[in-house]
Amino acid sequence: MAASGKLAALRLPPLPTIGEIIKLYNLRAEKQLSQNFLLDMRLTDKIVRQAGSLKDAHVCEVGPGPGGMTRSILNAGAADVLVVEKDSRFIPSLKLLAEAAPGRVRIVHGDILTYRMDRGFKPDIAKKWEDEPPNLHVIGNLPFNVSTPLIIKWLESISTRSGPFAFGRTRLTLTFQKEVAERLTASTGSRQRSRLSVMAQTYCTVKNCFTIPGKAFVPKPEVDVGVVHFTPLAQPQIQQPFNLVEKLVKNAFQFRRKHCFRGLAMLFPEAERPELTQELLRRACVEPTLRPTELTIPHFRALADAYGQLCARQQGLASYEFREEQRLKRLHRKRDDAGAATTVGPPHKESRPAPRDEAEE
Ligand SMILES: C[S@@+](CC[C@H](N)C(=O)[O-])C[C@H]1O[C@@H](n2cnc3c(N)ncnc32)[C@H](O)[C@@H]1O
Repeated sequence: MAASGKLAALRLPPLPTIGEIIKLYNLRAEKQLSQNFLLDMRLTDKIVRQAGSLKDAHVCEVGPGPGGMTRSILNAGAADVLVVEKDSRFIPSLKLLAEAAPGRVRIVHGDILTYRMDRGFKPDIAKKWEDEPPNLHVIGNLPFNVSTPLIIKWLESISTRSGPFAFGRTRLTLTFQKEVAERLTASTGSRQRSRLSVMAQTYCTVKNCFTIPGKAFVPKPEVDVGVVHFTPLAQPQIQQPFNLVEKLVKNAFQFRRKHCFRGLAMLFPEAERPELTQELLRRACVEPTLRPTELTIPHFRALADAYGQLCARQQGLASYEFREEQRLKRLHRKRDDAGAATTVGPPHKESRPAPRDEAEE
């Protein structure tokens, strides 16, 4: 059979529309689960096209809901679609879809945040990490409160080649709130440059594919939505362990409008802060007066390497958390105040709350 004929043979038979399915199974969107459905097949087809060719592909679709995007994935020629859905109300409508595409849909009723995707597919689909990505794709239109922690978790999984990445450099096509999609792909110097930009671009090639206006969803969310495609890099931009990179980048963006040395200084205990911050910046050849948003990935690589060297030299530095130091100080001050209240003497100064950071995200 010619390739286009084979794809046509894989197209789904006529089915009730997703709107009809929602009515038929009484699938009202649950606000607590931030459910916003896509009913327009042209849009779900467009999202699915961003993943690349799905011919004979294995796909894990996260949060299929009533199955609109699942239909697009099947029509694009995927051979094996594993859907992971948390809300049991959608299982009957997904079963209907599985019957319409015999042997091509597997349904998991579960939470993608804990699901072991490494067990979801046969090991023989794996490719060597340095080779081309495997014919396995992760696609999903998830609630925003799930997609952001999930991408952080998956960036860590890329660094350990586990979960979806036990099969090689598995590509991801996911939706995010438009502003988060912009942060994920923001370049050095841009207003949206953030912790998320540096983390994502350290481990992946990231592409902000297109924006879907909120009004395309039912019910309409408050925000617009960005479709983002990730391909894990064969060689991460920074070679240090994920936890070290995450801690360094988080600290660097602690005070995003100040010079970068301010946030980086918080990597070190108060007693040695000025000397160690200076040494870090000197070793990494980074100008202390650059803003965090002006730091490039090579800057972060040099900083991570220098910080790794300092941690290897000085015991306890890797586990130092300035917030913990502040918490203990506040605790001691409170104890001192309580002690003073039972003794006669001048009143102690009110213990001050820790300075609030400029929130990044
Ligand atoms: C925004 S709706 C999108 C539904 C469908 N993909 C669409 O585009 O119309 C998100 C879906 O993800 C599901 N979901 C939410 N949290 C989840 C989780 N932790 N694991 C798996 N599915 C989840 C919801 O139940 C819902 O079906």
